[in-house]
Amino acid sequence: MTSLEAVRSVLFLPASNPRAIDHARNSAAGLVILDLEDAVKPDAKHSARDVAVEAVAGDWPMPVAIRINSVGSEWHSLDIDAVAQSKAAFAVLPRASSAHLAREVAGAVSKPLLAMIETATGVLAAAEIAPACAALIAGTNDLRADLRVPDGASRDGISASLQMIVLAARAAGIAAFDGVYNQLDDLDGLAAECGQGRALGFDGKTLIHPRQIETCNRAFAPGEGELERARRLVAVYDGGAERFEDEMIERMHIDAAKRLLGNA
Ligand SMILES: CC(C)(COP(=O)(O)OP(=O)(O)OC[C@H]1O[C@@H](n2cnc3c(N)ncnc32)[C@H](O)[C@@H]1OP(=O)(O)O)[C@@H](O)C(=O)NCCC(=O)NCCSC(=O)C[C@H](O)C(=O)O
Ligand SMILES: [Mg+2]
Repeated sequence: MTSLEAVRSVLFLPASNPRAIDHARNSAAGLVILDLEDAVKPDAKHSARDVAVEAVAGDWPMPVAIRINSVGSEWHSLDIDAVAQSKAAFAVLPRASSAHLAREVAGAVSKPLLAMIETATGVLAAAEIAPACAALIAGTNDLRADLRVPDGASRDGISASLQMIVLAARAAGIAAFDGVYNQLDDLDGLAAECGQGRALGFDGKTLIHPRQIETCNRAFAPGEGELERARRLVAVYDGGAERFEDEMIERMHIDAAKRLLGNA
């Protein structure tokens, strides 16, 4: 399976936009998601599906996924068939609501699944959904709507859900990606939200514009100071509890330092 270990930026784009597909291919995104769901107008759903299947057959420097339309929509089963035949590395399931559904879709597309947790039901089922998946993605726009957290409000109202998503992903040993940041021109705000996502434990963030990639990659990468400290830690550790400079360290700190250095 394609590894998601070191993916920090996940770029969404409408599969109906061929110019965006070219931009994504030439970008520094760690993973690209060609969307057939909310970014595509109903009258473009069939053509977007064809474009997505053709696009994933080409050469890409990063893994590419296709997001299908949700269960119950009129496009869902045609999307499943198309993705199953395609060269996409992953399928993305929006509005994942149960482990049964995630297993069924993963089996039908014969690909590793990235499940979007974006409803109250999905959050409460995340721990059961995660073992059927390669990663969980927070769908924060839908989640806000479902929880009735106003768009302009802080993330306080969805922070418990974000933590549940990280918890479920960690318990299953899979990756977790934070939701999108809608303010296209506010890179400082994006950097702050990436920092918050990283502090919550997310591996990276989903994005909606190529302009957001560099900020995201930088924010989720360990800083030089962090790497230096990790190298020193690994070099001096001798087992048990020890003093390291002005703090106590134990085995789990070394494991975290090694993981940081491995992903850097
Ligand atoms: C949000 C946008 C509709 C803004 O579009 P626009 O104003 O046209 O952008 P620009 O003029 O700045 O575009 C400049 C060029 O960049 C290309 N571009 C734009 N966005 C992307 C992209 N995401 N990937 C690749 N390339 C992109 C444009 O094509 C322009 O190129 P050119 O034509 O050569 O000049 C638009 O940015 C957009 O569509 N973004 C992605 C929207 C999307 O995929 N949404 C679905 C995922 S978000 C979501 O739903 C998450 C979850 O489900 C939830 O509930 O939270
Ligand atoms: Mg959504």
